[in-house]
Amino acid sequence: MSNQPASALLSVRDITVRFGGIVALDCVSFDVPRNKVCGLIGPNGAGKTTLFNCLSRLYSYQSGDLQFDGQSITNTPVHEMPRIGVGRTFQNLAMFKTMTVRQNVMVGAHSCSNKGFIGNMLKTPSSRLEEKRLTDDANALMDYLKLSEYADNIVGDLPFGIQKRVEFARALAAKPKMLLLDEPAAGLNHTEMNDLGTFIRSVRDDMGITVLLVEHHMNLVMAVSDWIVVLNFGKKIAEGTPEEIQQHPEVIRAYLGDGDREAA
Ligand SMILES: Nc1ncnc2c1ncn2[C@@H]1O[C@H](COP(=O)(O)OP(=O)(O)OP(=O)(O)O)[C@@H](O)[C@H]1O
Repeated sequence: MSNQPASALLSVRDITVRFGGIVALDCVSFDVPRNKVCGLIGPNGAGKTTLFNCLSRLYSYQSGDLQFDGQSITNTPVHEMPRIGVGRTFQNLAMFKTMTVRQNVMVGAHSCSNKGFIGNMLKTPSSRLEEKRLTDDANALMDYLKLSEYADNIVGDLPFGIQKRVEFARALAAKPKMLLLDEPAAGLNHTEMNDLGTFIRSVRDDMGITVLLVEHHMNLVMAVSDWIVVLNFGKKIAEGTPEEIQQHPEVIRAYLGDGDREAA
C-alpha cells in the first residue's frame, strides 16, 4: 500500500455560520479523504447538523468555502447535489411514506438520471433503456439491502429498522460519491446497530463510497471511522484516528467537562 495520503473528496475551508448572535460554526476546516469513513462528533449543539446542512446546501454560510471533488459547491443549488454526487440521510427519515419501497428507491435513482422530463414523457427509445437500467439498479440495491421481499410494501407500514434501510437504498440509488449519514443509529436496536456498522463498512469497501457520519453512539463511530473530526461550541477541537480521539484531552473535557466549567 502507498504511504501517500489519500486525496480529499471534501474540503471544508474556514466555514462560519451565524444565527443571529449564535455562532453555530466558527471558521471550521477539515478534509474528508476519498473512500474513507469520517466520523463527525461533538456534544449537543456543537454544530454537526449545521455543517451537514451546509454540505447539503440547505443552509448558507457567511464565510468560507466547501470544495467537493475539486469544485466549490458554495453556489451549487440544493437540487443539483445528488447529480454532483452528494447523497444524504436524515435524522427523521425523509421518504415518501405512502409509496412503496420500490417507488422510493426509484425516486432516488431518478434524482441522478440524465433523461429529462420530456424524454421520459414521450418514452423515447433512449429513455426506455435508461428506465430499464434504473429499474435493474434499484432491484440490485434492494437485494443488497435485503429489501426485495418488501419491494411492494408501503414504506409507512414497515418497522422502523426496515424504513431506515429503505432510506439508505434511496440515497444509494443516486450513486453518490459521498454519503452523509445523520445519526443513522437513532432508534435502532442492538442487532440493527451491528448490521448498520457492517453496512457502513461495506458501502466504503464494496461501493467505494466516502462516508461522513454524524452519530452520538460512540461505540459505532469508533468501530467504523477511519478518521474523526470533533466539534465543540462551533469550533473544531480535534481530528485524528479513533485511537487518537479517544485519548485526546480536549475531547475528553468536551464530553465530561461541564462539571469542571461549572466548578470554575
Ligand atoms: N436554524 C437555526 N436557527 C437558529 N439557531 C440554530 C439553527 N440551527 C442550529 N442552531 C443553533 O446552532 C448551534 C449548533 O446546532 P446544531 O444543531 O448544528 O448542533 P449539533 O451538533 O447538531 O447538535 P445535536 O447533537 O444536539 O443535534 C446550536 O446552538 C443551535 O441552537
